[in-house]
Amino acid sequence: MASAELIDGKAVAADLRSATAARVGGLYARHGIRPGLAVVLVGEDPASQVYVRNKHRQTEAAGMRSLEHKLPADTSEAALLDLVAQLNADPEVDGILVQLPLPRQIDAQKVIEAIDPAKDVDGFHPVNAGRLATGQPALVPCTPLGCLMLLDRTLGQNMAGRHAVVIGRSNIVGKPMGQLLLGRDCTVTIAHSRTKDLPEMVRTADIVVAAVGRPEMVRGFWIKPGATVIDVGINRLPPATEGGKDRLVGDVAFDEAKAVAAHITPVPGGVGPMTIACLLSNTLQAACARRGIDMTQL
Ligand SMILES: Nc1nc(=O)c2c([nH]1)NC[C@@H]1CN(c3ccc(C(=O)N[C@@H](CCC(=O)O)C(=O)O)cc3)C=[N+]21
Repeated sequence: MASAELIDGKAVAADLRSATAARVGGLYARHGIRPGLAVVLVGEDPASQVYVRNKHRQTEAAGMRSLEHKLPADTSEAALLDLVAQLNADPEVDGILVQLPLPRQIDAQKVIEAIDPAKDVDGFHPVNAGRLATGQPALVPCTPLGCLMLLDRTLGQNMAGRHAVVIGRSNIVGKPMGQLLLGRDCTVTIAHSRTKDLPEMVRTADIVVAAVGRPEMVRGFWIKPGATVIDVGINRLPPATEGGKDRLVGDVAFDEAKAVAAHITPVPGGVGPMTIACLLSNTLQAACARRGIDMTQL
């Protein structure tokens, strides 16, 4: 049976991290500036803790400062907004990331809108979303930015005029992904839970980006032969055998889709590592933009 080429997100992420580290070195050598990333974690979700630890390690490995703020699960919205205001005002802080999801008592949208758009390295602030949508320079959400970099590497100039189907319409992935694909001159469809005949819709796609959060929902027979499949899902499933380890699966039935597609991202080792690498690159971008430094000249 035919078998898709794997898109090695882990390797592309390592390349991006070393390019970022080199520029961080240049920024320090020429301007004496070391970018700082503040990560705010509210509560003790174990999965979030692992993820925050990885970010911390990779931020320092790239030569940037990582400032962690761990707050108890019962933190009030007012207290979190106070911390955000403090980080906005702190000249040592170039990037602010408030880990989502937040506990119920906190309105996440309010917190996102309180972050200075110039320090919004998640790209979730409406100012950055609007800039992306209108084609102006913006801080772009890390996960869709990482997906775009993988597509650029895989398809090069062959994206114009292609039909891209994004499954999922979140502000974090689906909507910004649609904007980025439009920027590559794709014909873009954003599908979601109310889309009729989703399998048939996906069958028309040259590029599929799956970001629904349902394990292995996209089946092999949904995929057009020769398509490029980007799997954003990270779903933790119980062990296949008793006493085994948790399994990580995407939103795509990988083995089925691999037999039909031309290119596919694995989970783990696909989009996930790109998300963190893009966070570091966004932090460098924010540090440079705030000071009017051209990041490509570092
Ligand atoms: N404000 C905010 N911004 C985020 O970007 C954000 C967030 N909140 N909340 C949680 C999600 C989740 N997320 C991941 C990033 C990388 C991996 C990753 O590196 N995954 C690896 C390994 C995963 C593993 O082994 O557990 C992989 O897919 O290969 C996973 C998950 C960013 N998030």
